[in-house]
Amino acid sequence: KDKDRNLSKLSIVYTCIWVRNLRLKRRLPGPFAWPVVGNAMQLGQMPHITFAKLAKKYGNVYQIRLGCSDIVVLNGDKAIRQALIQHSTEFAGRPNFVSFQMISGGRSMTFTNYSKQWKAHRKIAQSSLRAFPLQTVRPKKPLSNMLQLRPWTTVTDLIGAGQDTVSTLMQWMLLLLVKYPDVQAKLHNLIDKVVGPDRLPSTEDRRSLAYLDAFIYETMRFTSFVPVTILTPRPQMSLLKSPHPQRHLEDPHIFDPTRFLDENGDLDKDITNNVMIFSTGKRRCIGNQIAKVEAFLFIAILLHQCSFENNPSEHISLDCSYGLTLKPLRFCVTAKLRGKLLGVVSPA
Ligand code: HEM
Repeated sequence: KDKDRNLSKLSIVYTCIWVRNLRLKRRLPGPFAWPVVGNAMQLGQMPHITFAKLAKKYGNVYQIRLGCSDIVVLNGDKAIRQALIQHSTEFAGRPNFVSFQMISGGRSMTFTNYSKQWKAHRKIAQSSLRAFPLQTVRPKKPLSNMLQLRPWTTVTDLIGAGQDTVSTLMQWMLLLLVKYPDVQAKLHNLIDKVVGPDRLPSTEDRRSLAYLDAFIYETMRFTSFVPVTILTPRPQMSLLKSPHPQRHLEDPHIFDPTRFLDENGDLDKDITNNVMIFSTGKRRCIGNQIAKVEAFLFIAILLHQCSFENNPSEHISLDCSYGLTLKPLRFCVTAKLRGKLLGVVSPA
């Protein structure tokens, strides 16, 4: 009973994830919360930056209040993994927001709380994705088949969760290609060598194009464009420890895809596993494999066909607009055809 009296309905942000009904014996440290609004006014335009600053003052686990919800904020790899993996069930919930209940008539898998129904729904969604072997993924995904096979809300979940995220990743990759022309030149040389001029890149080339996958991982790490919503924090940039001797790779603010390669030029799985942009624990992204294949194919084909340049009169800014994902500010690129234009063959 005493325990129950101490129950506060807590939502949790791990600089990203929200969990309800956490049973805390005592109040965690945190900033003073004003009546009615709580700490909402302090969060500013970039809450993830504010969360990181507050962590310096209150530690990696602290408490804030938004409206009438108490929220626990977890920062950093250790606290996040400890919660999401070691206490995976407790940290698999979603807050009881009215807005969440309105999505897909309250039947959305992504926004429903941990329950038998969510488990069943997630299984269906996973099997929907597994029904399309990754090798068959082409830019034109066969979603029409999925529509016939699976309940509607599952499709809405998959499209909703997969569309904005992958398109944001594409925007950042294009921006970084023009910001770092040496990286783009290296990718062009590699693709020309591995693929040649007469066909488009395919998933079978992936093994020989490890530097391209490293570029994708580096874009995800460097931008950490899913900062607070229901997942991983931007400060993860500092979490990657490179085993490479070069000093500059230890600086998280330097963009260098080679930090993800081992001494043989292959992807180093120990390092790629540290990129937590797809979250971890029971609510981790179920589209992570398909997202990486999509990103690989899109960017490989674009680079095979075109070179990208920025407008010389425009400064290439890494600033971003804040939403469910962090997006680059509006920018222009010029795409020039590099050789003959090849068509994409859609799957049978
Ligand atoms: C680069 C692209 C992507 C990123 C960065 C990303 C990231 C995330 C994150 C951070 C979460 C939240 C996990 C949590 O709450 O703990 C999530 C959930 C989810 N993602 Fe993704 N995602 C991406 C692409 C995709 C794609 C392509 C699909 C589907 C085809 C997808 C389907 C889902 C679904 C269904 C969930 C909800 C899982 C649940 O609540 O159990 N995602 N994703």
